[in-house]
Amino acid sequence: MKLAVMGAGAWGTALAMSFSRHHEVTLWGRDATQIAAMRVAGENSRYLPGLPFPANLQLSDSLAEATAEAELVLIVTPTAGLRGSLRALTELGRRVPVLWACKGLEADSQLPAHKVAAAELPAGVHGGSLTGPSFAQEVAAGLPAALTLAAEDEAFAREMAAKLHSSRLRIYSSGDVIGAEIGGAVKNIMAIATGVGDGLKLGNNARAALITRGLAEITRFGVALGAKPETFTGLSGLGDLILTCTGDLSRNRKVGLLLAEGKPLAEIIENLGHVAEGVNTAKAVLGQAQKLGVDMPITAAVCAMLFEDLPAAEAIASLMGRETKKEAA
Ligand SMILES: NC(=O)C1=CN([C@@H]2O[C@H](COP(=O)(O)OP(=O)(O)OC[C@H]3O[C@@H](n4cnc5c(N)ncnc54)[C@H](O)[C@@H]3O)[C@@H](O)[C@H]2O)C=CC1
Ligand SMILES: O=C(CO)COP(=O)(O)O
Repeated sequence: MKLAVMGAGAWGTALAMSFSRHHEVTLWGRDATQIAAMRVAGENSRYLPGLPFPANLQLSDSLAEATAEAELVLIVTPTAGLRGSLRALTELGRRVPVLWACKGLEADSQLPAHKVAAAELPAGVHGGSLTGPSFAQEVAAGLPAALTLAAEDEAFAREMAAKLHSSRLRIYSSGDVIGAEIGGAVKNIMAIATGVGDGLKLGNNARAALITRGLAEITRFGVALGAKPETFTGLSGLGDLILTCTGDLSRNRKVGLLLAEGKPLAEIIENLGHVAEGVNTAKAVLGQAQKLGVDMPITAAVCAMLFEDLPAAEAIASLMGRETKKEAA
């Protein structure tokens, strides 16, 4: 299959490298200087240093050229770039299926990705979400991973998963796109919280408690939006939650670790060099949860640290000081 990947950050580059083992892939980036540097270096030195490109991976800074013959387009920008990327494809007259791999809620609209896509994709063009536990560095290095490809049209999800599946990048299909997207978006908030707990040296017990109560919080929110509860125990839910909360490659976890050191958010973001989707998504999720009447104490504590300068230790104390209740989702 001919694939175009939009977004030459860590994850777009890793997916392009992995899929180029079995497909003809062109990786498009908006920054012509960066694309030229990647051509010379034979790797993405800024986002994935030391991981050489497969010989057949094509690079382009022209979206028209990259997508001209594509049978499938993968949008791998941050969530903030999803709507603009879909519009750019429509302006070029592309009517091929689109998958997106961003994990967040759109900041202004508070919408999950498939709702943004539903508003922007021309009628009849299929779309779906590619999500699940997958650090870019490991996928680019050819290590095994398993992902979920979710779409409202489950037959489309099955067809695309079968085409993209390989032994190193195993792809499972799902018809629960809202569940898959909420798992992928909200785990980033929980990774910030877990980073804070670990930064404050609260111990392994506290980490397990945060992950478990985080899963309950994600599930409550997702089910209120129409997701199936069982989706949250799958790759896009528990799988990605465990990875991001415990893996030191996570940028969201890193934000939490630095908040625990008392670093200001603006400084953390400036020095991170990558997107940390949990920051924008925390605000959007809390806004949605309040509208839906869903209790999200961990998300609220993360928002208070991020946007109201609540010191990390006080945010954790506010979580620990809550009344006891029946343990249920
Ligand atoms: N890095 C990872 O391990 C994984 C990341 N993701 C998700 O993939 C998305 C992208 O993440 P990364 O590639 O890691 O971020 P990154 O920070 O490494 O790179 C982002 C890239 O997107 C480009 N970009 C930003 N806005 C754009 C726009 N409007 N149009 C075109 N390009 C744009 C930037 O120039 C940069 O090249 C995020 O939503 C993230 O949550 C999902 C799974 C794994
Ligand atoms: O989504 C990811 C792994 O599945 C990457 O997490 P971070 O964005 O926190 O690095």
